[in-house]
Amino acid sequence: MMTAFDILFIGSGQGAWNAALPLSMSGKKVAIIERDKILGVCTNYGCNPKIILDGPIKLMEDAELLETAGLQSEFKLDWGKLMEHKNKILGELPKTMEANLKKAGIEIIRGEARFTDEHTVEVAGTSYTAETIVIATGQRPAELNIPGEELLITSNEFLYLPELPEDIVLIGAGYVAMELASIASRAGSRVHIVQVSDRVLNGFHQPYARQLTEKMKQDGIQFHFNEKVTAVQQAGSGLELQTESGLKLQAGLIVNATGRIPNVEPLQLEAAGVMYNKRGIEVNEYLQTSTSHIYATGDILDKKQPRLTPTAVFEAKYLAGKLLGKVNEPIQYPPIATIAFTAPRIAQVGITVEEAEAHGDQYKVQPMELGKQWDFAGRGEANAHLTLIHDTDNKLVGATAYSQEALEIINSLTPFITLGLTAEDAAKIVYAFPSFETMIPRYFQS
Ligand SMILES: Cc1cc2nc3c(=O)[nH]c(=O)nc-3n(C[C@H](O)[C@H](O)[C@H](O)COP(=O)(O)OP(=O)(O)OC[C@H]3O[C@@H](n4cnc5c(N)ncnc54)[C@H](O)[C@@H]3O)c2cc1C
Ligand SMILES: NC(=O)c1ccc[n+]([C@@H]2O[C@H](COP(=O)([O-])OP(=O)(O)OC[C@H]3O[C@@H](n4cnc5c(N)ncnc54)[C@H](O)[C@@H]3O)[C@@H](O)[C@H]2O)c1
Repeated sequence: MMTAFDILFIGSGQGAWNAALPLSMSGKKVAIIERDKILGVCTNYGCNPKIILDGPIKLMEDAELLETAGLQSEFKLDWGKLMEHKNKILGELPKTMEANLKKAGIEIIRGEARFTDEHTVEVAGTSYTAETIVIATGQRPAELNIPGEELLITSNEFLYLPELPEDIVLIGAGYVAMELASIASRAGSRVHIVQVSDRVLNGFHQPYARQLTEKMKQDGIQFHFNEKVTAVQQAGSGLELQTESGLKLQAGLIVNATGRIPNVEPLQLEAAGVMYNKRGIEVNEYLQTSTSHIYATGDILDKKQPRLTPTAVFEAKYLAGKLLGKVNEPIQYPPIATIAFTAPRIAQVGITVEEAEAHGDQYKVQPMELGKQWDFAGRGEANAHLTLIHDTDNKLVGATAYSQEALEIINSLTPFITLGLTAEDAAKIVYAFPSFETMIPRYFQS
Protein backbone atom coordinates (compact mmCIF):
# COMPACT_ATOMS: atom_id res chain seq x y z
CA MET A 1 0.00 0.00 0.00
CA MET A 2 1.24 3.51 -0.80
CA THR A 3 0.19 6.73 0.98
CA ALA A 4 0.96 10.06 -0.72
CA PHE A 5 1.70 13.33 1.11
CA ASP A 6 2.57 16.85 0.07
CA ILE A 7 5.36 17.04 2.65
CA LEU A 8 6.92 14.19 4.61
CA PHE A 9 9.20 14.91 7.59
CA ILE A 10 11.71 12.33 8.84
CA GLY A 11 12.28 13.08 12.53
CA SER A 12 9.93 14.89 14.92
CA GLY A 13 12.33 17.27 16.73
CA GLN A 14 12.37 21.05 16.80
CA GLY A 15 13.73 21.12 13.24
CA ALA A 16 10.66 19.20 12.01
CA TRP A 17 7.53 20.09 13.95
CA ASN A 18 8.12 23.85 13.84
CA ALA A 19 7.76 23.55 10.04
CA ALA A 20 5.19 20.72 9.93
CA LEU A 21 2.66 22.61 12.05
CA PRO A 22 2.37 25.82 9.96
CA LEU A 23 2.45 23.78 6.73
CA SER A 24 -0.38 21.53 7.85
CA MET A 25 -2.38 24.49 9.15
CA SER A 26 -2.01 26.10 5.71
CA GLY A 27 -3.73 23.12 4.08
CA LYS A 28 -0.78 20.90 3.10
CA LYS A 29 -1.05 17.14 3.62
CA VAL A 30 1.78 16.53 6.10
CA ALA A 31 3.22 13.47 7.87
CA ILE A 32 6.01 13.06 10.44
CA ILE A 33 7.97 9.80 10.81
CA GLU A 34 9.58 9.17 14.22
CA ARG A 35 11.46 6.08 15.45
CA ASP A 36 11.80 7.14 19.10
CA LYS A 37 9.97 9.62 21.36
CA ILE A 38 7.93 12.37 19.69
CA LEU A 39 9.54 15.86 19.77
CA GLY A 40 13.13 14.58 19.52
CA VAL A 41 16.26 15.20 21.59
CA CYS A 42 15.63 18.66 23.07
CA THR A 43 12.36 17.66 24.75
CA ASN A 44 13.27 14.09 25.71
CA TYR A 45 17.07 13.78 26.01
CA GLY A 46 18.42 17.35 25.99
CA CYS A 47 17.44 20.89 26.93
CA ASN A 48 14.22 20.20 28.83
CA PRO A 49 15.22 17.34 31.17
CA LYS A 50 18.62 18.98 31.70
CA ILE A 51 17.16 22.35 32.75
CA ILE A 52 14.67 20.76 35.15
CA LEU A 53 17.47 18.77 36.83
CA ASP A 54 19.51 21.99 36.94
CA GLY A 55 16.73 23.92 38.77
CA PRO A 56 17.73 22.99 42.33
CA ILE A 57 21.42 23.00 41.34
CA LYS A 58 21.23 26.68 40.29
CA LEU A 59 19.34 27.50 43.49
CA MET A 60 21.98 25.79 45.65
CA GLU A 61 24.74 27.67 43.85
CA ASP A 62 22.92 31.02 44.28
CA ALA A 63 22.34 30.26 47.95
CA GLU A 64 26.01 29.40 48.53
CA LEU A 65 27.02 32.74 47.00
CA LEU A 66 24.78 34.45 49.55
CA GLU A 67 26.53 32.85 52.52
CA THR A 68 28.58 36.07 52.66
CA ALA A 69 25.25 37.87 53.19
CA GLY A 70 24.36 35.66 56.15
CA LEU A 71 22.35 32.95 54.37
CA GLN A 72 22.94 29.49 55.80
CA SER A 73 22.44 27.09 52.92
CA GLU A 74 22.22 23.54 54.18
CA PHE A 75 20.36 21.99 51.25
CA LYS A 76 19.88 18.26 50.78
CA LEU A 77 18.84 17.08 47.33
CA ASP A 78 16.77 13.92 46.87
CA TRP A 79 17.86 12.85 43.36
CA GLY A 80 15.11 10.23 43.06
CA LYS A 81 12.41 12.79 43.80
CA LEU A 82 13.98 15.32 41.42
CA MET A 83 13.96 12.68 38.69
CA GLU A 84 10.32 11.79 39.43
CA HIS A 85 9.40 15.50 39.31
CA LYS A 86 11.14 15.89 35.93
CA ASN A 87 9.61 12.68 34.51
CA LYS A 88 6.12 13.71 35.58
CA ILE A 89 6.36 17.07 33.84
CA LEU A 90 8.10 15.87 30.70
CA GLY A 91 6.21 12.56 30.45
CA GLU A 92 3.06 14.48 29.55
CA LEU A 93 4.62 16.93 27.08
CA PRO A 94 5.18 14.56 24.12
CA LYS A 95 1.65 13.13 24.54
CA THR A 96 0.08 16.60 24.58
CA MET A 97 2.13 17.73 21.61
CA GLU A 98 1.38 14.56 19.63
CA ALA A 99 -2.34 15.19 20.19
CA ASN A 100 -1.88 18.82 19.06
CA LEU A 101 0.00 17.77 15.92
CA LYS A 102 -2.69 15.23 15.05
CA LYS A 103 -5.41 17.80 15.72
CA ALA A 104 -3.68 20.08 13.23
CA GLY A 105 -4.07 17.29 10.62
CA ILE A 106 -0.52 15.86 10.74
CA GLU A 107 -0.20 12.09 10.40
CA ILE A 108 2.33 10.57 12.84
CA ILE A 109 4.04 7.44 11.50
CA ARG A 110 6.00 5.34 14.01
CA GLY A 111 9.21 3.59 12.96
CA GLU A 112 12.56 4.02 11.25
CA ALA A 113 12.56 5.61 7.82
CA ARG A 114 14.72 4.75 4.83
CA PHE A 115 14.57 5.98 1.26
CA THR A 116 13.78 3.51 -1.51
CA ASP A 117 13.84 6.21 -4.21
CA GLU A 118 13.87 10.00 -4.28
CA HIS A 119 10.10 10.33 -3.66
CA THR A 120 9.54 7.23 -1.53
CA VAL A 121 10.32 6.40 2.08
CA GLU A 122 9.72 3.01 3.66
CA VAL A 123 8.82 2.45 7.31
CA ALA A 124 8.40 -1.13 8.59
CA GLY A 125 7.44 -2.49 5.19
CA THR A 126 5.01 0.32 4.25
CA SER A 127 5.92 2.86 1.57
CA TYR A 128 5.04 6.55 1.74
CA THR A 129 5.50 8.97 -1.13
CA ALA A 130 5.68 12.75 -1.04
CA GLU A 131 6.26 15.65 -3.39
CA THR A 132 8.62 17.19 -0.83
CA ILE A 133 10.62 15.38 1.86
CA VAL A 134 12.39 17.04 4.82
CA ILE A 135 15.18 15.20 6.62
CA ALA A 136 15.38 16.32 10.27
CA THR A 137 16.96 13.28 11.89
CA GLY A 138 19.37 15.11 14.23
CA GLN A 139 22.41 13.58 15.90
CA ARG A 140 23.28 10.85 18.40
CA PRO A 141 26.17 10.42 20.85
CA ALA A 142 29.51 9.55 19.22
CA GLU A 143 31.21 6.25 20.05
CA LEU A 144 34.78 5.87 21.29
CA ASN A 145 35.41 2.47 19.64
CA ILE A 146 37.32 1.11 22.63
CA PRO A 147 37.12 -2.22 24.45
CA GLY A 148 34.29 -2.00 27.00
CA GLU A 149 32.32 0.62 25.00
CA GLU A 150 29.07 -1.22 25.89
CA LEU A 151 29.66 -0.43 29.60
CA LEU A 152 29.48 3.32 29.00
CA ILE A 153 26.32 5.39 29.25
CA THR A 154 25.53 8.65 27.39
CA SER A 155 23.63 11.82 28.29
CA ASN A 156 20.45 9.96 27.18
CA GLU A 157 20.70 7.57 30.14
CA PHE A 158 22.19 10.10 32.59
CA LEU A 159 19.09 12.29 32.23
CA TYR A 160 16.90 9.35 33.40
CA LEU A 161 19.13 7.88 36.17
CA PRO A 162 16.93 6.78 39.12
CA GLU A 163 19.91 7.22 41.43
CA LEU A 164 23.33 8.81 41.21
CA PRO A 165 26.47 6.75 41.94
CA GLU A 166 29.01 7.89 44.53
CA ASP A 167 31.63 8.32 41.80
CA ILE A 168 31.00 9.28 38.21
CA VAL A 169 33.43 9.86 35.33
CA LEU A 170 32.55 12.02 32.34
CA ILE A 171 34.67 11.61 29.20
CA GLY A 172 34.93 14.91 27.28
CA ALA A 173 34.73 18.56 28.37
CA GLY A 174 32.18 20.07 25.99
CA TYR A 175 28.66 21.28 26.71
CA VAL A 176 27.35 17.87 27.81
CA ALA A 177 30.24 16.86 30.11
CA MET A 178 30.54 20.29 31.77
CA GLU A 179 26.78 20.67 32.35
CA LEU A 180 26.28 17.12 33.64
CA ALA A 181 29.39 17.44 35.85
CA SER A 182 27.95 20.60 37.45
CA ILE A 183 24.66 18.81 38.15
CA ALA A 184 26.17 15.52 39.41
CA SER A 185 28.70 17.26 41.65
CA ARG A 186 26.15 19.49 43.43
CA ALA A 187 23.78 16.52 43.66
CA GLY A 188 26.41 14.70 45.74
CA SER A 189 28.56 12.54 43.42
CA ARG A 190 32.37 12.67 43.29
CA VAL A 191 33.00 13.74 39.70
CA HIS A 192 35.96 13.22 37.36
CA ILE A 193 36.31 14.76 33.90
CA VAL A 194 38.70 13.01 31.49
CA GLN A 195 39.53 15.24 28.54
CA VAL A 196 41.63 14.44 25.49
CA SER A 197 43.01 18.01 25.17
CA ASP A 198 43.74 20.80 27.67
CA ARG A 199 40.64 22.88 26.77
CA VAL A 200 37.09 22.89 28.05
CA LEU A 201 34.02 24.32 26.29
CA ASN A 202 35.65 24.81 22.92
CA GLY A 203 34.08 27.77 21.11
CA PHE A 204 33.48 29.73 24.30
CA HIS A 205 35.75 32.57 25.54
CA GLN A 206 38.69 30.57 26.88
CA PRO A 207 39.67 32.85 29.81
CA TYR A 208 36.11 32.37 31.13
CA ALA A 209 36.28 28.61 30.41
CA ARG A 210 39.53 28.42 32.42
CA GLN A 211 38.00 30.42 35.26
CA LEU A 212 35.05 28.01 35.26
CA THR A 213 37.44 25.04 35.41
CA GLU A 214 39.16 26.53 38.49
CA LYS A 215 35.76 27.11 40.12
CA MET A 216 34.66 23.53 39.38
CA LYS A 217 37.95 22.23 40.83
CA GLN A 218 37.24 24.20 44.03
CA ASP A 219 33.83 22.50 44.12
CA GLY A 220 35.62 19.13 44.14
CA ILE A 221 35.43 18.13 40.45
CA GLN A 222 38.69 16.50 39.33
CA PHE A 223 39.96 17.27 35.82
CA HIS A 224 42.32 14.92 33.96
CA PHE A 225 43.59 16.77 30.88
CA ASN A 226 45.44 15.37 27.84
CA GLU A 227 44.21 11.86 28.59
CA LYS A 228 43.08 9.46 25.87
CA VAL A 229 40.72 6.75 27.12
CA THR A 230 41.80 3.33 25.84
CA ALA A 231 39.51 0.86 27.64
CA VAL A 232 36.73 0.42 30.16
CA GLN A 233 36.13 -2.75 32.12
CA GLN A 234 34.03 -4.14 34.94
CA ALA A 235 35.79 -3.80 38.34
CA GLY A 236 33.89 -5.40 41.23
CA SER A 237 30.46 -3.81 41.37
CA GLY A 238 31.68 -0.79 39.41
CA LEU A 239 33.72 0.13 36.36
CA GLU A 240 37.32 1.01 35.68
CA LEU A 241 38.56 3.37 32.99
CA GLN A 242 42.10 3.30 31.64
CA THR A 243 43.94 5.87 29.59
CA GLU A 244 46.97 5.71 27.29
CA SER A 245 49.18 7.37 29.94
CA GLY A 246 48.28 4.69 32.51
CA LEU A 247 45.67 6.66 34.50
CA LYS A 248 43.06 4.36 36.08
CA LEU A 249 39.78 5.63 37.52
CA GLN A 250 37.05 3.61 39.21
CA ALA A 251 33.44 4.73 39.25
CA GLY A 252 29.86 3.51 39.43
CA LEU A 253 29.09 5.08 36.05
CA ILE A 254 31.14 6.38 33.14
CA VAL A 255 29.49 8.78 30.68
CA ASN A 256 30.73 9.12 27.12
CA ALA A 257 30.25 12.83 26.32
CA THR A 258 32.74 13.13 23.46
CA GLY A 259 30.44 14.75 20.91
CA ARG A 260 27.55 13.86 18.63
CA ILE A 261 27.36 12.43 15.10
CA PRO A 262 24.68 12.79 12.39
CA ASN A 263 21.86 10.22 12.07
CA VAL A 264 22.35 9.38 8.40
CA GLU A 265 23.07 5.64 8.15
CA PRO A 266 19.65 4.00 8.22
CA LEU A 267 18.22 6.54 5.76
CA GLN A 268 19.84 4.99 2.67
CA LEU A 269 20.45 8.48 1.30
CA GLU A 270 22.13 7.00 -1.78
CA ALA A 271 18.71 5.73 -2.95
CA ALA A 272 17.53 9.36 -3.06
CA GLY A 273 20.76 10.90 -4.38
CA VAL A 274 21.24 13.02 -1.23
CA MET A 275 24.87 14.05 -0.62
CA TYR A 276 26.30 13.95 2.91
CA ASN A 277 29.61 13.74 4.71
CA LYS A 278 30.75 12.92 8.25
CA ARG A 279 29.46 16.30 9.53
CA GLY A 280 25.95 15.81 8.14
CA ILE A 281 23.74 16.45 5.11
CA GLU A 282 24.95 19.01 2.60
CA VAL A 283 22.44 21.76 1.71
CA ASN A 284 22.47 25.01 -0.25
CA GLU A 285 21.37 28.40 1.13
CA TYR A 286 17.69 27.34 0.69
CA LEU A 287 18.22 24.23 2.86
CA GLN A 288 17.84 22.16 -0.30
CA THR A 289 19.88 18.95 -0.59
CA SER A 290 21.53 17.66 -3.77
CA THR A 291 18.05 16.30 -4.71
CA SER A 292 16.06 19.50 -5.18
CA HIS A 293 12.71 18.42 -3.65
CA ILE A 294 14.44 16.99 -0.55
CA TYR A 295 15.33 19.51 2.17
CA ALA A 296 17.07 19.18 5.54
CA THR A 297 16.84 21.14 8.81
CA GLY A 298 18.32 21.12 12.32
CA ASP A 299 21.28 19.25 13.77
CA ILE A 300 21.55 16.88 10.78
CA LEU A 301 22.88 19.70 8.60
CA ASP A 302 26.55 20.08 7.74
CA LYS A 303 26.69 23.75 8.85
CA LYS A 304 28.85 26.24 10.69
CA GLN A 305 26.02 27.55 12.90
CA PRO A 306 25.78 26.01 16.39
CA ARG A 307 23.67 22.86 16.50
CA LEU A 308 21.13 24.13 18.99
CA THR A 309 17.37 24.25 19.36
CA PRO A 310 17.00 27.94 18.39
CA THR A 311 18.96 27.22 15.19
CA ALA A 312 16.72 24.24 14.34
CA VAL A 313 13.57 26.31 15.05
CA PHE A 314 14.84 29.19 12.89
CA GLU A 315 15.54 26.79 10.01
CA ALA A 316 12.16 25.06 10.35
CA LYS A 317 10.30 28.38 10.26
CA TYR A 318 12.35 29.53 7.27
CA LEU A 319 11.55 26.29 5.44
CA ALA A 320 7.82 26.53 6.17
CA GLY A 321 7.83 30.05 4.67
CA LYS A 322 9.78 28.82 1.65
CA LEU A 323 7.52 25.81 1.00
CA LEU A 324 4.43 28.02 1.31
CA GLY A 325 5.90 30.42 -1.27
CA LYS A 326 6.06 33.27 1.27
CA VAL A 327 9.88 33.48 1.27
CA ASN A 328 12.11 33.36 -1.79
CA GLU A 329 15.40 34.64 -0.34
CA PRO A 330 18.21 32.40 0.90
CA ILE A 331 18.24 31.69 4.64
CA GLN A 332 20.03 34.44 6.57
CA TYR A 333 20.96 33.42 10.07
CA PRO A 334 20.88 36.09 12.79
CA PRO A 335 23.48 35.97 15.60
CA ILE A 336 22.68 32.82 17.62
CA ALA A 337 22.99 33.14 21.39
CA THR A 338 24.56 30.13 23.12
CA ILE A 339 24.96 29.15 26.74
CA ALA A 340 26.58 26.42 28.80
CA PHE A 341 24.36 25.78 31.84
CA THR A 342 27.27 25.29 34.21
CA ALA A 343 27.73 26.87 37.65
CA PRO A 344 28.29 29.71 36.88
CA ARG A 345 27.04 29.83 33.30
CA ILE A 346 29.01 31.05 30.28
CA ALA A 347 26.97 32.58 27.45
CA GLN A 348 27.78 34.46 24.28
CA VAL A 349 26.25 36.02 21.18
CA GLY A 350 27.54 37.66 18.00
CA ILE A 351 31.21 38.36 17.28
CA THR A 352 33.44 36.48 19.71
CA VAL A 353 36.32 38.05 21.61
CA GLU A 354 38.73 35.84 19.65
CA GLU A 355 37.29 37.04 16.29
CA ALA A 356 37.38 40.67 17.46
CA GLU A 357 40.99 40.39 18.62
CA ALA A 358 41.97 38.89 15.26
CA HIS A 359 40.44 41.95 13.51
CA GLY A 360 41.55 44.70 15.89
CA ASP A 361 41.02 47.43 13.24
CA GLN A 362 37.28 46.59 13.02
CA TYR A 363 36.32 45.91 16.61
CA LYS A 364 36.87 47.18 20.13
CA VAL A 365 36.93 44.68 23.00
CA GLN A 366 35.67 45.97 26.34
CA PRO A 367 36.12 43.62 29.32
CA MET A 368 34.03 44.57 32.38
CA GLU A 369 34.12 43.32 35.93
CA LEU A 370 30.40 42.87 36.52
CA GLY A 371 31.16 41.52 39.98
CA LYS A 372 32.13 45.05 41.03
CA GLN A 373 28.64 46.38 40.21
CA TRP A 374 26.58 46.77 43.38
CA ASP A 375 23.79 44.42 42.25
CA PHE A 376 26.13 41.53 41.34
CA ALA A 377 28.19 42.15 44.49
CA GLY A 378 24.89 42.17 46.41
CA ARG A 379 24.14 38.65 45.16
CA GLY A 380 27.64 37.51 46.15
CA GLU A 381 28.76 37.24 42.53
CA ALA A 382 32.10 39.02 42.94
CA ASN A 383 33.53 36.96 40.06
CA ALA A 384 30.95 37.83 37.40
CA HIS A 385 32.35 39.13 34.09
CA LEU A 386 31.06 40.57 30.85
CA THR A 387 33.01 41.37 27.68
CA LEU A 388 31.41 43.57 25.04
CA ILE A 389 32.47 43.93 21.42
CA HIS A 390 31.70 47.17 19.55
CA ASP A 391 32.31 47.96 15.89
CA THR A 392 33.85 51.22 14.66
CA ASP A 393 30.34 52.87 14.66
CA ASN A 394 30.09 52.03 18.38
CA LYS A 395 27.35 49.48 17.67
CA LEU A 396 27.25 46.46 19.92
CA VAL A 397 28.16 43.40 17.79
CA GLY A 398 29.08 40.76 20.37
CA ALA A 399 28.97 39.90 24.05
CA THR A 400 30.09 37.10 26.34
CA ALA A 401 29.20 36.71 30.01
CA TYR A 402 30.42 34.64 32.95
CA SER A 403 27.78 34.70 35.64
CA GLN A 404 24.94 32.80 37.28
CA GLU A 405 22.76 35.29 35.36
CA ALA A 406 24.55 34.89 31.99
CA LEU A 407 21.35 33.62 30.30
CA GLU A 408 19.39 36.77 31.12
CA ILE A 409 22.38 39.06 30.43
CA ILE A 410 23.03 37.66 26.95
CA ASN A 411 19.34 37.44 26.05
CA SER A 412 18.82 41.08 27.02
CA LEU A 413 21.80 42.18 24.86
CA THR A 414 20.84 40.00 21.87
CA PRO A 415 18.18 42.38 20.42
CA PHE A 416 20.77 45.21 20.38
CA ILE A 417 23.18 43.01 18.44
CA THR A 418 20.62 41.38 16.12
CA LEU A 419 18.76 44.58 15.25
CA GLY A 420 21.84 46.82 15.27
CA LEU A 421 20.30 49.17 17.83
CA THR A 422 22.26 52.30 18.76
CA ALA A 423 23.02 54.21 21.97
CA GLU A 424 20.03 56.47 21.10
CA ASP A 425 17.71 53.45 20.80
CA ALA A 426 18.99 52.14 24.14
CA ALA A 427 18.26 55.51 25.79
CA LYS A 428 14.61 55.36 24.63
CA ILE A 429 13.87 52.15 26.56
CA VAL A 430 12.73 52.38 30.18
CA TYR A 431 13.24 49.12 32.08
CA ALA A 432 12.02 48.12 35.54
CA PHE A 433 14.69 48.75 38.18
CA PRO A 434 16.83 47.30 39.74
CA SER A 435 17.84 45.14 36.80
CA PHE A 436 20.79 44.40 34.56
CA GLU A 437 18.93 45.98 31.62
CA THR A 438 18.97 49.48 33.12
CA MET A 439 22.76 49.43 32.68
CA ILE A 440 22.58 48.75 28.94
CA PRO A 441 22.66 52.42 27.76
CA ARG A 442 25.97 52.82 29.63
CA TYR A 443 27.43 49.93 27.66
CA PHE A 444 27.46 52.13 24.58
CA GLN A 445 29.74 54.73 26.18
CA SER A 446 33.29 54.39 24.99
C1 LIG B 1 22.22 16.61 26.63
C2 LIG B 1 21.84 17.70 25.65
C3 LIG B 1 21.48 18.94 26.12
C4 LIG B 1 21.13 19.95 25.23
N1 LIG B 1 20.81 21.18 25.74
C5 LIG B 1 20.49 22.17 24.89
C6 LIG B 1 20.14 23.45 25.41
O1 LIG B 1 20.13 23.69 26.61
N2 LIG B 1 19.83 24.44 24.52
C7 LIG B 1 19.83 24.22 23.16
O2 LIG B 1 19.53 25.14 22.41
N3 LIG B 1 20.16 23.00 22.65
C8 LIG B 1 20.49 21.98 23.48
N4 LIG B 1 20.80 20.75 22.97
C9 LIG B 1 20.77 20.56 21.49
C10 LIG B 1 19.33 20.33 20.98
O3 LIG B 1 18.75 19.26 21.68
C11 LIG B 1 19.36 20.03 19.48
O4 LIG B 1 20.00 21.11 18.82
C12 LIG B 1 17.96 19.87 18.92
O5 LIG B 1 17.30 18.79 19.54
C13 LIG B 1 18.01 19.63 17.40
O6 LIG B 1 16.72 19.35 16.89
P1 LIG B 1 16.53 18.48 15.57
O7 LIG B 1 15.07 18.53 15.26
O8 LIG B 1 17.47 18.91 14.53
O9 LIG B 1 16.96 17.01 15.94
P2 LIG B 1 16.53 16.02 17.10
O10 LIG B 1 15.90 16.69 18.26
O11 LIG B 1 17.73 15.18 17.35
O12 LIG B 1 15.36 15.12 16.42
C14 LIG B 1 15.64 14.17 15.44
C15 LIG B 1 14.64 13.04 15.55
O13 LIG B 1 14.77 12.20 14.40
C16 LIG B 1 14.56 10.86 14.80
N5 LIG B 1 15.16 10.00 13.78
C17 LIG B 1 16.48 9.90 13.46
N6 LIG B 1 16.66 9.05 12.42
C18 LIG B 1 15.42 8.59 12.08
C19 LIG B 1 14.92 7.71 11.08
N7 LIG B 1 15.74 7.09 10.20
N8 LIG B 1 13.59 7.47 11.03
C20 LIG B 1 12.73 8.08 11.90
N9 LIG B 1 13.14 8.94 12.85
C21 LIG B 1 14.46 9.20 12.93
C22 LIG B 1 15.21 10.77 16.16
O14 LIG B 1 14.67 9.69 16.90
C23 LIG B 1 14.87 12.14 16.76
O15 LIG B 1 13.72 12.08 17.55
C24 LIG B 1 21.14 19.70 23.83
C25 LIG B 1 21.49 18.43 23.35
C26 LIG B 1 21.83 17.44 24.24
C27 LIG B 1 22.20 16.07 23.72
N1 LIG C 1 23.54 24.19 26.55
C1 LIG C 1 23.45 23.75 25.30
O1 LIG C 1 23.04 24.48 24.40
C2 LIG C 1 23.85 22.33 24.97
C3 LIG C 1 24.03 21.41 25.99
C4 LIG C 1 24.41 20.12 25.64
C5 LIG C 1 24.60 19.77 24.32
N2 LIG C 1 24.41 20.70 23.35
C6 LIG C 1 24.61 20.32 21.91
O2 LIG C 1 25.11 19.00 21.85
C7 LIG C 1 26.33 18.99 21.15
C8 LIG C 1 27.19 17.90 21.66
O3 LIG C 1 27.71 18.21 22.96
P1 LIG C 1 28.95 17.40 23.48
O4 LIG C 1 29.37 17.99 24.78
O5 LIG C 1 28.68 15.95 23.41
O6 LIG C 1 30.02 17.68 22.35
P2 LIG C 1 31.12 18.83 22.22
O7 LIG C 1 31.62 18.73 20.83
O8 LIG C 1 30.64 20.11 22.76
O9 LIG C 1 32.28 18.33 23.21
C9 LIG C 1 32.91 17.08 23.07
C10 LIG C 1 34.09 17.06 24.03
O10 LIG C 1 34.68 15.78 24.02
C11 LIG C 1 36.09 15.93 23.87
N3 LIG C 1 36.56 14.69 23.25
C12 LIG C 1 36.42 14.31 21.95
N4 LIG C 1 36.97 13.08 21.78
C13 LIG C 1 37.44 12.67 22.99
C14 LIG C 1 38.07 11.51 23.47
N5 LIG C 1 38.35 10.47 22.65
N6 LIG C 1 38.40 11.42 24.79
C15 LIG C 1 38.11 12.45 25.63
N7 LIG C 1 37.52 13.59 25.24
C16 LIG C 1 37.17 13.70 23.95
C17 LIG C 1 36.25 17.18 23.05
O11 LIG C 1 37.53 17.72 23.18
C18 LIG C 1 35.18 18.06 23.66
O12 LIG C 1 35.63 18.66 24.85
C19 LIG C 1 26.88 20.40 21.32
O13 LIG C 1 27.79 20.75 20.32
C20 LIG C 1 25.63 21.20 21.23
O14 LIG C 1 25.28 21.35 19.87
C21 LIG C 1 24.06 21.97 23.65
